[in-house]
Order: sequence, then structure tokens, then C-alpha cells
Amino acid sequence: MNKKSIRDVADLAGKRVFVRVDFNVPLENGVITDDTRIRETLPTIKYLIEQGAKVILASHMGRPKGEFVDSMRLTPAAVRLGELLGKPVAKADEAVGDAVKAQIAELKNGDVLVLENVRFYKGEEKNDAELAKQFAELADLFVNDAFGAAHRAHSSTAGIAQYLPAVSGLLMEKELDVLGKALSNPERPFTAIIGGAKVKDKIDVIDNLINLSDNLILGGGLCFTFLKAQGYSIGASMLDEEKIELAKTFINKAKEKGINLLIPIDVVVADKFDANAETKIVDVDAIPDGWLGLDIGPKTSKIYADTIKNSKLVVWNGPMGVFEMDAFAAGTKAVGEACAETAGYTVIGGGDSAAAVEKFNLGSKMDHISTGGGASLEFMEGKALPGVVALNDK
Ligand SMILES: Nc1ncnc2c1ncn2[C@@H]1O[C@H](COP(=O)(O)OP(=O)(O)O)[C@@H](O)[C@H]1O
Ligand SMILES: O=C(OP(=O)(O)O)[C@H](O)COP(=O)(O)O
Repeated sequence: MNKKSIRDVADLAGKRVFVRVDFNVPLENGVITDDTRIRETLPTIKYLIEQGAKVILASHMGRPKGEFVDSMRLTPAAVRLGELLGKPVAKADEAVGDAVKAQIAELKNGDVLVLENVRFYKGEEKNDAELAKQFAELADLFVNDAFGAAHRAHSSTAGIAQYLPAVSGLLMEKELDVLGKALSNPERPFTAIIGGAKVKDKIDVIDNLINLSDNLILGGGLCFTFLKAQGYSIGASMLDEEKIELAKTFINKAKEKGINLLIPIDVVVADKFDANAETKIVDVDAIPDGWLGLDIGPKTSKIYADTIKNSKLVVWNGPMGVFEMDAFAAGTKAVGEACAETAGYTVIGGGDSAAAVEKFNLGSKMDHISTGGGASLEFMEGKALPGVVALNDK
């Protein structure tokens, strides 16, 4: 990476360091149900503690739209962080202002303070310069470790970097390194797997991956737009009408470039969108009218799994079916198991794909599970991430 990281900063002892993290973790009734994002920032936080910095952590949680919302406070994240570090972690009730400054003035070297949700302030998502300056006043150095929010140009992810020396944290560095290596000089055969439901959001990444990958595997709700583009009747399956023509151009582009574009040959169909629906496995030329395709079929799973197992690099974003319902989970499970078994390097991106991998207990068998869904997609699309662009060059 051509950006400076905290390892490039000499003499952190006694410095007030404003670290933007992504502690936007899932909460149910105030209880954190998955603390991955907090655990993944521990290397940066521990490094700063060991160096004797005063660690000031800032994050968003949810989308409170500029209001103080009690259920979106960062208190549960601060408590969890304290447990993981095995040391007390202070928590502020605000993210800027005199009370926060007073709390920071009390910090000793190696102490940790978690600020309140930065999105409680209207300026944050507008990348307001005044708010960015107020954040900058709290510290001597800005560290961005929030890969999950790196695609956002906000006051605490990008704006603040105008007013302080700005470097990346270790998680940010790792994410960019892994995804960058994977995509800039991929080991081949390189297989990209795109599934899930959001055709519109993923169309650009599919376009970019046609240029990069050797095998491009499609599944999930979005593959039905491609099946329709191939002339099949898809019943009541998910369809993005507006993208059919684009899907046709992608199919042709893949052919011209000699890319192995894999689209299902059989699917699991259901008479309704329901865990207890009547289901059948059919070839893609036999999808009954009114039925919905909710998973890839076993013949497709086998082809996909064989392709994955013969790959040196696999990047996966988006489940193959409605894996939340057991009747439609087999395709996602088969792809997950193939990713777990392959000797190739496996990178998982996207909240639902990571959740699927966890559901099937395959997490420990993957090489890298990204903490950023939208961020990893934008990275794979080849877009510059504002939270990274803002950092100081090496
Ligand atoms: N054939 C399908 N029809 C409708 N929804 C689907 C289908 N296959 C997968 N899905 C749904 O797609 C959702 C995930 O999509 P998406 O948000 O695009 O993935 P990710 O979060 O991994 O990027 C899952 O909730 C899953 O149930
Ligand atoms: O959860 C996040 O995004 P993700 O679900 O795309 O990984 C990040 O914390 C960014 O949150 P945002 O999409 O509200 O800016």
C-alpha cells in the first residue's frame, strides 16, 4: 500500500491518537450478537497501547441521521472492547466538545476512550469541515482503521485528515493488502463468485470481474436476470428488468474475452417464498410459471464446487440462495464447503456471505473474511475509497 500506516509513525508515546474504527456491530436488545469488527481492530488498539499512545476511538453505529438515539450509543461496544482488552475502557457521552476534551486531558499513556456515535452529529455524513475540525482538535494524529466505512466520505473518515497527520491502522492495511493483492496480481486460476439479491449494486463489480477473473460464477437472486438474458423463462424468480440488456452484453463480453462465465444449469424452485413451500429441482429450461428459483440446483453446485477446488484464488460475495431457509441453503453450503476445501486462497466479502460462512461453521477455514461489505464491493469495482484516499502517502 502506498499510504502511511501507524507503523510509519515514530514516537507515539504520549500522543493523542484519534482512531476511526468501524464498531457498527449487530445489536439485539442492546446485546452484541457478533463482535468480529471489534476483535479485528484489536491489533491496532493494542499496538497503540503498547507504544504508550492515548487512544481515542470514534465510530458510527447504525444510521441515526444526526440525532442522539439511545439504542445506537456505543456503550455496548466500549464494554465489549474492555472485556477483550482485559482493561478498563472509558466512554464519553459525546464525540466533540469541552466535556470530551476534559476527559481526554485526563488520559494517561496507554489509556483508551471510546467517543459517542459520530453519526449523532448532522455534519458527519455531509463531511462537514467544522465537525472535522472539532474532531481534529481532540488529537495529534488521525488513524483510519474503519475499512467497513472507507467507502464513505464523512467528517470522521475523510474530512479530519485535512487537519491532522493521517495514517492507516493495521486492519485497514490488512484489508487493502489482501484485496489489493488478490485483485491487482491475482493467482490463477482466479474464480470470482457473485450472488445475493442486489443486482443493481453488484452489476459494476460483475463488469470489473469479467476483466480480472478466469472463472466468474453467478448465483443467488441476481443470476435469474442472466438466465432471462439467455432466453429462459424464469417464472416468478427475482428479476431486474432494466438490467437484462446489460446482462446480455456481459455474457457476450465474457465470451469475447474467453472468461468462463458460469450461470446455473439447474435450480431449486418453490411455489412460494416460504420455508415450508413446495419445492422441486428443475433444469433452467423447465422453471414452472409462477414458481420462484430460490437456490442453485445440485448439478450446478457440483460444477461450481469443482471450479472452486481447482482455483488458486477465490473471491466470494453474496449467497447462492435464500440460505436463511434450510430448504434453500444447500447451494450456499456447497460453495462454502468448496471454498473451505480448496487449496487456493479464499476471500469472503459481504455481510450475508460472512453470515452464511459462520452459519455453516466454515469461518476458520477461510483465509480472509472482510469486515467491509459495501467497502469491499467498491474496492472490487475498482473505485477509490475516500477514507483511504485521504491518508498521507508514503
Ligand atoms: N434466489 C434468490 N431469490 C431471492 N433472494 C435471494 C436469492 N438468493 C439469495 N437471496 C438473498 O440474498 C440476500 C443477500 O443478498 P446481498 O445483500 O446482495 O448479499 P451480501 O450481503 O453478501 O452482499 C440473502 O438474504 C438471500 O436470502
Ligand atoms: O456495516 C457497514 O456496511 P456493510 O454492511 O456494507 O459492511 C459499515 O459499517 C458502513 O455502514 P453504512 O452503510 O451505514 O455507511
